Amino acid sequence: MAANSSNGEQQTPSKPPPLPSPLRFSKFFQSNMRILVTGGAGFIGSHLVDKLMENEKNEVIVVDNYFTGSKDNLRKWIGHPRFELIRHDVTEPLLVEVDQIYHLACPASPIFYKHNPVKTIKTNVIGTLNMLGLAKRVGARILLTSTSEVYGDPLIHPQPETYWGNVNPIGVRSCYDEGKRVAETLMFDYHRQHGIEIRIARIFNTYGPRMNIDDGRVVSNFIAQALRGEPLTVQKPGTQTRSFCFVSDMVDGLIRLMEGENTGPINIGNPGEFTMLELAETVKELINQKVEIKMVENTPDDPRQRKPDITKAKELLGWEPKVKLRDGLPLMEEDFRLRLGVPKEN
Ligand SMILES: NC(=O)c1ccc[n+]([C@@H]2O[C@H](COP(=O)([O-])OP(=O)(O)OC[C@H]3O[C@@H](n4cnc5c(N)ncnc54)[C@H](O)[C@@H]3O)[C@@H](O)[C@H]2O)c1
Ligand SMILES: O=c1ccn([C@@H]2O[C@H](COP(=O)(O)OP(=O)(O)O[C@H]3OC[C@@H](O)[C@H](O)[C@H]3O)[C@@H](O)[C@H]2O)c(=O)[nH]1
Repeated sequence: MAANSSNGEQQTPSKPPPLPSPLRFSKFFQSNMRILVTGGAGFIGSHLVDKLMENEKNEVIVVDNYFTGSKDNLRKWIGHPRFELIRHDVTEPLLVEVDQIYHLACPASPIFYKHNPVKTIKTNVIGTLNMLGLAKRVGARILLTSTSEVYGDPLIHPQPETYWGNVNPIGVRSCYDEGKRVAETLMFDYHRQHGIEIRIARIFNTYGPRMNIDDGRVVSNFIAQALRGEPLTVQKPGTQTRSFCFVSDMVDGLIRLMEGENTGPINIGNPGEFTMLELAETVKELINQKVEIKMVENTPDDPRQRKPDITKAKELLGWEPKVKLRDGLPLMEEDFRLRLGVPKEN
C-alpha cells in the first residue's frame, strides 16, 4: 500500500506488503489484533500497553530486557489471558506472530543511553533490523519511536519534520541520536525495498507517572529533589529550553499514528516551551517552596532549544496535546509521593 509521508509525498514501495502469516487465521485465541510492544516494561511502553489492553479485541505481547524498565510497571496485566511478557533483548532475533509492532525498546534517559553507548547503538540498529525482519516475515505494520534528538542542537526553531538536523556524529549523544537516525533510515529502506508498512514518531520530551525516580531526566529529577527537600539541579546555563508532553497525550498520538495512513516521520510533542530555570521555578512553586535552585555543570552537546512544530500531527492525525505542564506535574507528583513515601502536608 502506498502511504503518505509527513511531507505529503507519496512513498511508493517497490513491492506490495508481505502477506500476513497463515498462522494468524488459525489461532486458538481469536483476538482481532495481536500487538507486539518492544520496551513495553518502560515508561511510555507500559502506558501504551495499558491503553491497548483496554480494547478487548487486542492481544498484547511485551518484550523487554529490563535495562531501564520493570515488570512492576506491568503488574496489573501479568496473568491476564490477553497479555504475555517475554524477557528478550531486541538485539537478538525474535520469532512471534503479530499484526502490529510498536518498537520502543531503547534506553531514553541520556544517563542510561550513555552508560553503554555501543549497546545503545546495537539496540537502535540491530534491534530495529530485527524488528523490521520480523515485520517482513509476518506482514506486520511497524511503528518506530524516534526522537526529537534527530534534530540535534537545532538551528531551526521550532522544528518541522522537514528539518534535517544539526547532529554531532562523534559526540557522547551520538550513540542515541545517530542510532535513531539510522533506525529511521532502515525503516524507510524496508518500506521502499520490501513494502513493509511503517510509521515513524519523533517523540519530544515526555513525562508522567512511572518514570524511574532516579531516571536522570529533568522532570523526574526535579520532582524527586523537591519531594526529598534537596536543591533542584539546573544544568548551566539554565536558559536551554524543552517542550514537555504528558504521557497520556503521547500514547494517544502514537496509537493515532499507527492506525492512520501516514508513514511519518511525524513530530509528537507539546509545543509549550520552557527554559530549565522556568521548569525549576514551576516545580518549586507547585511542590516545595522551601527548596533552593542550584546551578550545576552541564554535559557535552546539550541541545540549546527544542520545540516541536506539530502542524503535521494536527493535520494528518487530528492530534494535539491536551495536558498543560501545570496540570501534568501534580499527577506525576502524586505518583512520586506514593513511591517515595512522602505524604502531602495539609
Ligand atoms: N520519554 C521521552 O521523552 C522520549 C523522547 C523521545 C523518544 N523516546 C523514545 O521512546 C521510547 C520509550 O522511551 P521511555 O521514555 O519509555 O524509556 P524507558 O527507558 O523507560 O523505556 C525503554 C524500555 O526499553 C527497554 N530496553 C532497552 N534496551 C532494550 C533492548 N536491547 N532489548 C529489549 N528491551 C530494551 C528498557 O528496559 C525499557 O523498558 C524509546 O525508544 C525512546 O528512545 C522517548
Ligand atoms: O537534573 C537535571 C537534568 C537535566 N537538566 C537539563 O534538562 C534538559 C533536559 O534534559 P533531559 O535529560 O531530561 O532530556 P534531554 O532533552 O536531554 O533528552 C531527552 O530528549 C529526547 C529523548 O529522545 C530523550 O530520550 C530524552 O531523554 C537538558 O538541558 C539538561 O541539561 C537539568 O537542568 N537538570
